[in-house]
Amino acid sequence: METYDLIIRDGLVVLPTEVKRTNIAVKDGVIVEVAEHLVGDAAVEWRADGQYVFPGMIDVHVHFSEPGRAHWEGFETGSQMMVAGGCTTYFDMPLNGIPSTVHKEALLEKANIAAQKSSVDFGLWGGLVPGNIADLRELEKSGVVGFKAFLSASGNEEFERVDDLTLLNGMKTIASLGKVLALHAESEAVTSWLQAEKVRAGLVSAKDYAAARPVLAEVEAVERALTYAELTGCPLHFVHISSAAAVEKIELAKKRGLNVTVETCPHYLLFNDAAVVEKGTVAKCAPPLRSQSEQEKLIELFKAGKFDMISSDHSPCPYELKDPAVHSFFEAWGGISGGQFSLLAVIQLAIEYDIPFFKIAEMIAAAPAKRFGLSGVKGSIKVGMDADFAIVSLKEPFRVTEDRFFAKHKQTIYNGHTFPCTVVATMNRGRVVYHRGSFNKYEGKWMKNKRKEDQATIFK
Ligand SMILES: NC(=O)NC(NC(N)=O)C(=O)[O-]
Ligand SMILES: [Zn+2]
Ligand SMILES: [Zn+2]
Repeated sequence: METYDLIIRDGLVVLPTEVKRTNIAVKDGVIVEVAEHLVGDAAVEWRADGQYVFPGMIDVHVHFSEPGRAHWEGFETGSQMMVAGGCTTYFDMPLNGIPSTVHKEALLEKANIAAQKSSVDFGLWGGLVPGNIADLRELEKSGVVGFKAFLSASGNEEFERVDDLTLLNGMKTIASLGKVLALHAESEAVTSWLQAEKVRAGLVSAKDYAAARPVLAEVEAVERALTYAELTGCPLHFVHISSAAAVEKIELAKKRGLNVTVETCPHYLLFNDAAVVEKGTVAKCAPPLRSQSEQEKLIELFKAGKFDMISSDHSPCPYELKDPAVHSFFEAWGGISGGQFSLLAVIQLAIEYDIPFFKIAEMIAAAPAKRFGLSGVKGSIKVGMDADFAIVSLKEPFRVTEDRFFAKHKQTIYNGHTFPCTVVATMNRGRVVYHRGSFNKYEGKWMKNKRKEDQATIFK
């Protein structure tokens, strides 16, 4: 009789094109059988009756700020928070830590720290900033998942936004390396011009902040980036897109053959500008939370499958940096802290809008794996893939409270929110890293992006 390391029995397994009650067997961290009749023993027999087994989330967008600002989050608390939310691989952004991840030494230093502290597998982004084009090749060779640049000020003095020439040259180089460039797309000219006008007039409320970062600022930046991508052949990925008009531009570009993908974040789908009025700076982000009607349009696009993937953009900070007694809304740190809740949020939306779970699984796991060079290794529940699972119960709602949020700082827009589901357990390469509020120490592995052919193909 066959002996396995782990068998998950009788779960409702979210497979690539259907949900099916079946069993999964794991050996040496890899899925070796998915079968309705599975005979054999295992060191761990896990009963998942009535629970859903999702592929572990691959969250391509978090900021853990280590080294340099580990007091903002760090890999230890950051990764624990992610596994508590069913994430089995996250990609850390190249900014908010010191140094920024813009050369090989910074990348290797970060990788070394993460390998010691991360509870779960991870990938690392490299940055594109003015002056580092000569470093991109070494970053690529060392295994970055892709490159990231800001078209508007990042809010972080160690990570400069790209000027147009850097962007063109950077895109040309990144295209030649067969990699993807991720962009924070808001127009610097438009946002800084509008912000200066507001500040000069003493108008610094949450509403003024939103007015200084309008949908048009996003659309202008997206259009310019698409034009440059057409000129250079560079594959693009737009992070945290917050408007229907920007998605429309991206859709048109896809139709004319450009290699481009788009993500949005759960906060743009679950909340709108009313949350900023109600909750204050904890709900401040860039681009800002939009009007209710824009939110409704984004949900329609989400339902229609127009977002290739969903990421958290977990961007935490110590509370002092958002303290309204100290900082105006413009000055407060921008970023939503909520990496733990992305999978729960999309499952909530799937339930509310009747979206099949396998489509959700594609957005949170299969598509990010395919886009960033991990296909064939991670991203779906199939024989031969890493045994990365999020076990979810729809019978237990989850109310967010400070003691159930595992980020370093407990302030979050999600505080008090109740999800209709709970992450019961998370498994990374067959090991239980999280189970009902407790963690098992486990060394996450650096997932290097080696599969150039993934990025070279047009995505959809
Ligand atoms: N420096 C940041 O972490 N910025 C982040 N901040 C947000 N989204 O408000 C981001 O992704 O742009
Ligand atoms: Zn951003
Ligand atoms: Zn971000």
